[in-house]
Amino acid sequence: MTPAARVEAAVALLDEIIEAAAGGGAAADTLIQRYFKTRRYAGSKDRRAVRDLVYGVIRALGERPANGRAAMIGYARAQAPELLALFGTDARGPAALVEGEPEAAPGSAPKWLTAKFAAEYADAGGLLAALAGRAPLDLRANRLKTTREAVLPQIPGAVPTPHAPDGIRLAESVNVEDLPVYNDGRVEVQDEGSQLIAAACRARPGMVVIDLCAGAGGKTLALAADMASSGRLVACDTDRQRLSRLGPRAGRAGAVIETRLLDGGREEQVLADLIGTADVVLIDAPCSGTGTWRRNPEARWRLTPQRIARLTALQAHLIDIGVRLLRPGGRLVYAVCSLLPEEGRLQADAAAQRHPELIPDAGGAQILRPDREETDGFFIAGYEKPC
Ligand SMILES: C[S@@+](CC[C@H](N)C(=O)[O-])C[C@H]1O[C@@H](n2cnc3c(N)ncnc32)[C@H](O)[C@@H]1O
Repeated sequence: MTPAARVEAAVALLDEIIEAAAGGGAAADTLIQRYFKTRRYAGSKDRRAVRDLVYGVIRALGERPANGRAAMIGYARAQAPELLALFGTDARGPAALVEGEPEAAPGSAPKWLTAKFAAEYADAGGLLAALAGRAPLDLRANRLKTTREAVLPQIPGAVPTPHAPDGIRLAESVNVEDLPVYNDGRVEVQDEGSQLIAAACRARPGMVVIDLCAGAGGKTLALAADMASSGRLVACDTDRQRLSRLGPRAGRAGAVIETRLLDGGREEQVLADLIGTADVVLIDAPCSGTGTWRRNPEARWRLTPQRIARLTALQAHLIDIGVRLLRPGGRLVYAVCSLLPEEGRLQADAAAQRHPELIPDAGGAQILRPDREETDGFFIAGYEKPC
């Protein structure tokens, strides 16, 4: 593909991504994969160049643009003026620029969201800039099979992550799927922040541990390692497909995990026998994902105030279930990969009002930030239920 044809391909993809963001369609990654499946003429270098360009444009623009062309022109004007010279030069490239045509404005997030961040964080600018950046790829050494010290020398250029004891940060050039230590389950892909959430649960061998929103089990596997395969670990979710991915992952990791498929709104029907029994309940709640914009930058264009309201109601409902699952003396951890106060600080305040018996961790809730801890953005609150 010529450089101009790559720009035109990126414009076409941005059109699809913008439409999907407005209408609840597929994620950018899925759309990019589908696009190239039907365009076999694009080689691996073309695919990589177009993909990098598409993500560069998405990261640079805060508001959802009107269309792909306006997005590309706005991005090029702000960050890559050499691209403007390619307009109107090639039949397969973008048409020539027309004076006064629409262009998207650069920014880190939609205005209504930047206002929320500015009201909550004194240094919101740096935080939002970090959220618009790129995330490193982190691994967790699976203590059921190995140690970080043992696997580190087997991964070229990898270094320990600064905070989590089993965390490993990959060099950018390394493809994790090529690593034998990945393929035999000695390491799992997991952001350091997610590892810290699992660590905050303080799961230990012999305990009854419930992961109430386990998804495909990323944190469940970290909990299994802390439990050294002793005790009872129950992974729950309402999403059958996600939960079904946990079995094969657990097998590869050497972990023993029970799964329970929940019915949204009637979760306790399937959990009745576990009420009052758990030493640890993790609620890794569904959330807006504002802390993961580095990985899914187009998520900034999808979020609405209505979606946040629906999520905060669900989070409160799940906290209430989690409290009922605890035995006296048990520990509850509530976490979201969001930095919005309504899903973090204010949600925790409301939980304390509804459950005054809960004792919050002495240090208070933790907030992890990409510009400080170099993790995704997370809110993590831990509580003990008195005996
Ligand atoms: C943040 S994700 C969990 C990610 C997972 N813990 C991990 O480490 O990969 C939130 C999960 O909550 C699930 N969920 C949504 N509603 C739920 C409900 N009512 N009860 C339990 N899980 C629910 C979603 O299907 C989703 O998998």
